[in-house]
Amino acid sequence: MQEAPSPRRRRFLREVRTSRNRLDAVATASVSDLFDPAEWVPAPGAEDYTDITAHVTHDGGVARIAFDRPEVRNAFRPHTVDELYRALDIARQDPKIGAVLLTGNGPSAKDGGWAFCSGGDQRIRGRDGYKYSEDETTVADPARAGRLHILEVQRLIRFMPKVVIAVVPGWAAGGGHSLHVVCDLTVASAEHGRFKQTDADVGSFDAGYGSAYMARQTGQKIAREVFFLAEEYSAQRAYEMGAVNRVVPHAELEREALQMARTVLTKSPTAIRMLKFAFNAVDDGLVGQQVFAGEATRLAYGTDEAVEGRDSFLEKRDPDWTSFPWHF
Ligand SMILES: CC(C)(COP(=O)(O)OP(=O)(O)OC[C@H]1O[C@@H](n2cnc3c(N)ncnc32)[C@H](O)[C@@H]1OP(=O)(O)O)[C@@H](O)C(=O)NCCC(=O)NCCSC(=O)CCC(=O)c1ccccc1C(=O)O
Repeated sequence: MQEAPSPRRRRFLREVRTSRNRLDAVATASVSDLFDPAEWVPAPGAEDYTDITAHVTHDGGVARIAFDRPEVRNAFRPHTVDELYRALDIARQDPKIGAVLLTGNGPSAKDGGWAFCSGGDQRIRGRDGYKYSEDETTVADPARAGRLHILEVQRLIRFMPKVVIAVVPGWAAGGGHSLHVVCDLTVASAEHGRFKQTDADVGSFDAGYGSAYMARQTGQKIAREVFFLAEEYSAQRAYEMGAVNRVVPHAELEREALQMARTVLTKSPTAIRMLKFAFNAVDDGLVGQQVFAGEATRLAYGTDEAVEGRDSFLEKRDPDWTSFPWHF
């Protein structure tokens, strides 16, 4: 069963429906108390999303993608993950975008609580993964029946050649905690940012980036404590652990995150891309090497030396490497 839209969502849809210009309404509708409508316009396809919101800055350089299920602490269901993947992939392929803010809208109309994301929606978890609702035709396509494809989103964040910043206005729990771990940077609300790795409480375990990569960030003892005890940590404590880059006043959170993203945009895109993949490579084995090497090859193709190699083949002659030194 498809769940009823939240009061905020109903208000948002009403604004969109009654507006003469649908895209303008999507742009100016306030999707979260921390959202500054003056900074953002809708991302391509944004009007179709139900579980997330997606925006880009006016200059097109930064994307803001947000979970939009505040009444369940921004838990994700398969449909949420589909939308999240699509929005991130659009950002990945947009040549103007250099940084992505990943956050959670809020607060909850029910109790005023804030969340980044509380992981998989436990109400629709089955024995083989998370279930689409009946009207999403799982019967017609049994391969889509039970999903754990948040891991595909993790890989997309990990391998997209852009800086992804987790903006944590409240709870980062379970699979939401793992998402913040896999993001390149994390900035958290001093008042409401809360971290709790609940996987083991609910019989789940992120045995990939969520745990092993967290241990890289914080050290083994702390990561094991976070997973084995599933206790609650403040933003300040997470900062002290080395899991968070900045703790800022709640009201400043998105402004600070956007400023960080804009600072990234002042850098060389190639340098940022190579750095991200270099940071990844040490933990990503042959896949990490492959991704880094692919970018190195792309750079090499731009040299006169590589052009000589290609041209010699096309001109059916031996290559002439004499003008290219053996650098040391
Ligand atoms: C996040 C909490 C600690 C917040 O606590 P609190 O502020 O007291 O709020 P609550 O009253 O508990 O919650 C308010 C409201 O939201 C509902 N809700 C919260 N979280 C969820 C959720 N995950 N699913 C469904 N509903 C949720 C809650 O029931 C309340 O509803 P009412 O109707 O008002 O009662 C706390 O809420 C909490 O602990 N939440 C659960 C966190 C959790 O255990 N998440 C799942 C972890 S497992 C997971 O995410 C797997 C994901 C995955 O796909 C995966 C699989 C394999 C490998 C890796 C992963 C991965 O982790 O990525």
